[in-house]
Amino acid sequence: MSPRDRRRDWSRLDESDVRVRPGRGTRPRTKIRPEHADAVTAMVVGKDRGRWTCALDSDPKQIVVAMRARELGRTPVVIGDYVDLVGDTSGKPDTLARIVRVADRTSVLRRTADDTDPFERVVVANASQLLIVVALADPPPRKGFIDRALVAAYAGGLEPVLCLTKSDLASPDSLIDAYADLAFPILVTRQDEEPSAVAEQLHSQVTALVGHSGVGKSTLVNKLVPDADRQTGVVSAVGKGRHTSVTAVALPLPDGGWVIDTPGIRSFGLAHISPDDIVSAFPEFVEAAEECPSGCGHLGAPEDPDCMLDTVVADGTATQGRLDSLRRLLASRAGLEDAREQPAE
Ligand SMILES: Nc1nc2c(ncn2[C@@H]2O[C@H](COP(=O)(O)OP(=O)(O)OP(=O)(O)O)[C@@H](O)[C@H]2O)c(=O)[nH]1
Ligand SMILES: [Zn+2]
Repeated sequence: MSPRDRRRDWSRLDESDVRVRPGRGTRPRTKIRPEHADAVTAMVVGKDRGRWTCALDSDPKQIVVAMRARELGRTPVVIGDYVDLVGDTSGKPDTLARIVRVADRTSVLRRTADDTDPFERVVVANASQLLIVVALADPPPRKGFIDRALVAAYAGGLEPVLCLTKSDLASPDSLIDAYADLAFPILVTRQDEEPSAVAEQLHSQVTALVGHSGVGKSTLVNKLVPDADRQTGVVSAVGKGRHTSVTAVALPLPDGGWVIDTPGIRSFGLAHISPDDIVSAFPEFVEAAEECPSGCGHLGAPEDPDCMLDTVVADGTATQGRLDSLRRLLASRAGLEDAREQPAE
């Protein structure tokens, strides 16, 4: 765990049904009951209409299908959650285990509420990385999408990785320059080459993957997980049938780790994120931010003329480019009200 993670209080991220409007309450955490001392731990890798597909000990070869135990109440169970299972955990056909507990989450990726759903939802729990897949052309890259994905990653506790696809069609140079100051990995791929740098980056990690339709996600995933289609089939077959394309699914990487595709995420749940949530992902600015006037948005003049973040650049601890990048992300969050009126990203 990085020092940044230790400093932050992830427990508050545990609640999935946060209302978009203020006035939220916290639900008590589910406690394990003594009679479940024999429970086994598993990772949720699929979810389909009341059935959760779970991998015992995160082992893709030990798949068990489970339902929620009544005692879970309304605690949400999402892809990537670590759960305790009781009952029949043999994984044999037509058996069903029960989920009795959901472990605290180390990270969360949320999608924005849509018309049919008044809540922001956690769609992926415990992913260590967010792979933001963007085509260099066809469709053209949009920085707005990248920036909002970055905010969602930093605020949710995931390390961002940018994957620029279709490099046979356009140069990655200007995008690489635009994000250089943020210092996260940027990987460049093209269909006619093996994505070995991506495979290396994802090895042994749990990585959530986001990107617009048509950017080449399936092309990439099929190379990383050679039997991805079959795996998706397995996950749906052990559910109640038809695979629903709106839910996330975790696919096991051949040499360890998981990649979680998120077709349901059209835009990110940023409504609950504060400026300080974003700043906390930039360690060199955290101390100065504490000196800011209360309610500072850290955008600098004219919005926040007394913001202290500029002092970090003035004393040479950070570069102007780094502050500019941080402020661009803060601005993309601040523009949220307008962004939400736009058609889904
Ligand atoms: N030129 C070029 N085309 C690519 C590359 N990667 C994928 N494509 C093409 O782009 C189109 C979309 O690729 P997909 O992998 O289906 O994209 P996707 O992001 O999974 O899209 P959805 O399935 O709609 O979510 C296909 O016609 C691919 O053949 C690439 O590196 N270069
Ligand atoms: Zn400030």
